[in-house]
Amino acid sequence: MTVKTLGTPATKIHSTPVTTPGGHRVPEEKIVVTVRLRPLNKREQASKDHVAWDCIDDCTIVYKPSPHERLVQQSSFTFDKVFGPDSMTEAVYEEGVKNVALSALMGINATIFAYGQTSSGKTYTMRGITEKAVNDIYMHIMNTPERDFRIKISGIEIYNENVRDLLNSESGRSLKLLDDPEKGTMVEKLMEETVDDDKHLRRLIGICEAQRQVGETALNDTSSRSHQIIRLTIESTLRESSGCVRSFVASLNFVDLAGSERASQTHADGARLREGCHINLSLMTLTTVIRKLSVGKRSGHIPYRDSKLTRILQHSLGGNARTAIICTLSPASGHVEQTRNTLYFASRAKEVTNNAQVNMVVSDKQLVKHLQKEVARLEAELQTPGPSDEKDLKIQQMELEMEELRRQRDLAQLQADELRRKLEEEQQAKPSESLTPVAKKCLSFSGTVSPRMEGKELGNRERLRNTMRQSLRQSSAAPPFTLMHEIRKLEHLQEQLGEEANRALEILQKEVACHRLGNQDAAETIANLQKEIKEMCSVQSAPKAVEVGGVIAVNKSVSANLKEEITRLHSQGSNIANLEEQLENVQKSIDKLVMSLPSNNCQPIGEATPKLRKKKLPLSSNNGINMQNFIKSPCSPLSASKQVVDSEIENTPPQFDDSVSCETQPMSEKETPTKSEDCGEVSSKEGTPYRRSSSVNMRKMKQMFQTAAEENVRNIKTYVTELKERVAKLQYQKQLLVCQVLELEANEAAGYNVEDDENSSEIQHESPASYHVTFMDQRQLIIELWDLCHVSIIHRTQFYLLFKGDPADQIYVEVELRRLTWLQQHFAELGNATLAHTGNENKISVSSSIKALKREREFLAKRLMTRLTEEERVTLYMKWDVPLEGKQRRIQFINKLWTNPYDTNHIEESSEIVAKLVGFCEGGNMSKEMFELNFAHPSDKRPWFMAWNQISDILHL
Ligand SMILES: Nc1ncnc2c1ncn2[C@@H]1O[C@H](COP(=O)(O)OP(=O)(O)OP(=O)(O)O)[C@@H](O)[C@H]1O
Repeated sequence: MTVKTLGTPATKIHSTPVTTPGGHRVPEEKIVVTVRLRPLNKREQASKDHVAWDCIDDCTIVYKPSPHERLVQQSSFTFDKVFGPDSMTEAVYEEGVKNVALSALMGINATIFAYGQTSSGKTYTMRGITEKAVNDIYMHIMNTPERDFRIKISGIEIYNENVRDLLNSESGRSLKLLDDPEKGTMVEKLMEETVDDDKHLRRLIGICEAQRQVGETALNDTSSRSHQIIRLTIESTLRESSGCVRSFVASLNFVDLAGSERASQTHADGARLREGCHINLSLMTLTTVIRKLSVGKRSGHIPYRDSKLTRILQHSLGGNARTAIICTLSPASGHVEQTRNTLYFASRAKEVTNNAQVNMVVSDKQLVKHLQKEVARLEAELQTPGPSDEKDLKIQQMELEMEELRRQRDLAQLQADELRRKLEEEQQAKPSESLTPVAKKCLSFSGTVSPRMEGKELGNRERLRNTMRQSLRQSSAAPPFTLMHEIRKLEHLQEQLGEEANRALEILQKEVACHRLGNQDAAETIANLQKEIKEMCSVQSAPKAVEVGGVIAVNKSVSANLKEEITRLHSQGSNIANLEEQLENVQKSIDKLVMSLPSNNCQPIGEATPKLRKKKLPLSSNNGINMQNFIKSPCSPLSASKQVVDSEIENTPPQFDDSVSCETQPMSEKETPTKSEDCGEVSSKEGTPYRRSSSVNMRKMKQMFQTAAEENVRNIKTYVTELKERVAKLQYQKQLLVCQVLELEANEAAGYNVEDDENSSEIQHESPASYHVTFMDQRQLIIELWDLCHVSIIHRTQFYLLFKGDPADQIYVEVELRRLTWLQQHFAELGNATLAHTGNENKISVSSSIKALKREREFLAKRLMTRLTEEERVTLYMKWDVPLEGKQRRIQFINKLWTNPYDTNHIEESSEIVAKLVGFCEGGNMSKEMFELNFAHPSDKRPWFMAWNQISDILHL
């Protein structure tokens, strides 16, 4: 028996490509998902439940609606395999999971999950499968005499988020999870027993199962209340080693999960209720992880770390393992909702891709040998006289050619300068004379051409040179004014030549650099390998197993990601600032407009926008928002209003001539106005489609101005609302990113492996039906976390009433969940200690949150008097079991609100009451935007909001 810290198998990574024993790389593959529908049990038969599901073929299960039921949700589901009520566990094993399970014998990690609601048959199925896998493993061992096998077993139980050792239950203590940058998550001090034979293995598995916590619930008398993981570690070595790596190691996990139903459905209370909450957290995280993985690379950060279950099984979920999930179902019509949820989970799971690898075991000695060989090979490659000399020779030649080209270019430059100088001198002395012999000589072009430059580039140069010679011949006979022209031409040619030479130089330089780099690379590789060998040699312990293969994410890339995120957040921040500025600008324009309207019009508009009137900032129209869109067309009353604004600015009140009318009734084509600004002064010219009314109706005109002005104010208000929505959306995106950055930082600080997060801000969009399930789960978790974190009940009410599962609100729900998860983790870590940050005076603690919540309840208790009638109060007291005679009945009543996160009716009624007391009404004074602004307003002093602002401060956002 050995006691050892156990995580994934041995994990020292070596970069040797990982292949199967047959020499093939293990390809990426999807999780194998099968479904097993059990028969109706006695309890279901007794309650006259009927079978609501039908396995129509080997891969499809369909819902059978009752005669008058209208189908609104998905009713048909397809999987790798579907097993009906008559199927034996044997078939489930053979056709569903055998291949995956036996991969462990070849060095590939494997995990088999059973997922489903309580009493659906998880344990029943998993027991049979484990038994059959053990048979096959020992059968394989018997049939493979050329290999030595060593099997070890360990068992853990995750119960209420505590990890227990099922083989060492006496200690009774909860085991810690450790994070190893190379090995991943490990269970500290977990007992691992080496197995003698199959009987011994079966006995140990029996011990694990007996130790598992079982409890009684309303649905299943022996319901397993915990998650159980039985892990076999299988190592095998070829007996006759030929010096190469011949050993493999892999783990095989049998995971029997706790029931996936919601705690409330089992009428849970007391201890069972607490269990439900934790089971929910683990399963909720498992669901989230599967959901995120199912959308592939766009999924962003995967929250493995949010629960013990997903931490321990991280490799089996999208990582280095082959995975099979058996989803067990009850056929009963009474469990349709749960069955459907299980099927949704299964549908997502089948989209998850794993990247299993063969884990080869090499001893230090073997590894050193292997690396030494590699070094020798590289050194030999460098020192081989033939190719190496050739390279040097090539480099030398190229350098010579480069030198020659430089010389020619400089010479040409000199000649041109000389020529220009002589020409200028001669022109000054004898302007009419032709080119002197000196000049002729200067213009003659000479230079040796490197033998290597006989290709295309030299051909070009030769052509250039000929052109120059020709030019020279022509120029010697030409009159002076053409000479200058010729010289310019020559200069141009020289320039061209220079460019050509430079280009050729560049090419050569690159080539030389490449060759040099090649040598450097080889040297570096050798140096690295030598370093590695040194490290290996310095390990003095007895030869130990080293796993080759697996995936490690580099934490440096996380830092880089973080920096990028933070930069992005900053730019996001500036976008928000821009929009806010625009908002204020528009505000100012509204103010101006309102002021510009005739006094009888101003009042209502001014009253309609009291909030907007408070802020005054300059007008702008950047960022794609064009205020012109809100200004009416030429001759419109708004043009007139605009004119009024202008004239008002200049202190010149607008004059309306009672005798002038500018009608807006439909005009004929001829009557289309062409003059844009001044309706009052339009003149009716021949050919110009203006008309002047002989009797102008001032009242009509005023009416027209008023209508158009009001319309424009309406437009602007819509525009302001849109802008505010955009600001709110950006704020939420920013918050979401902040959460992600926090997670990344936390991970980085702990030295965790974090997967590539390039699309972290992306929110996944699911089908509405599928999202609804996700939403319900997420909201339930949010409600539980509100309770744990003592979040304001007004905030809870707002959120609860505003977000009802619309897929468009996904981002708000995600943000809330992430933030709460973060807060809960920090509260848990700090206990009652203060969350403070250097230089920040705001302090958040569990106790301050509790105090704030208490104050809020006192405030609401006072409101009971003013917002509810005596009759309403009495009805509520009676309904909520508050003694009518008691002195403190108001606070007693308020203290009962929002106290049971697991009772949907309680939550519903609590939120209705709080909304009434605070004065919220849906579609009225409560909007998502308002929620968002309250949520993150820097001046909000409530601990919950302060915590959020403080998180932003910490990140300097
Ligand atoms: N395919 C099946 N055929 C016959 N009986 C079954 C089948 N599946 C389950 N059962 C029976 O149903 C009952 C509940 O099964 P089981 O304990 O495996 O459920 P479970 O999903 O593990 O529940 P829990 O989550 O509460 O532990 C058991 O009595 C079991 O024998």
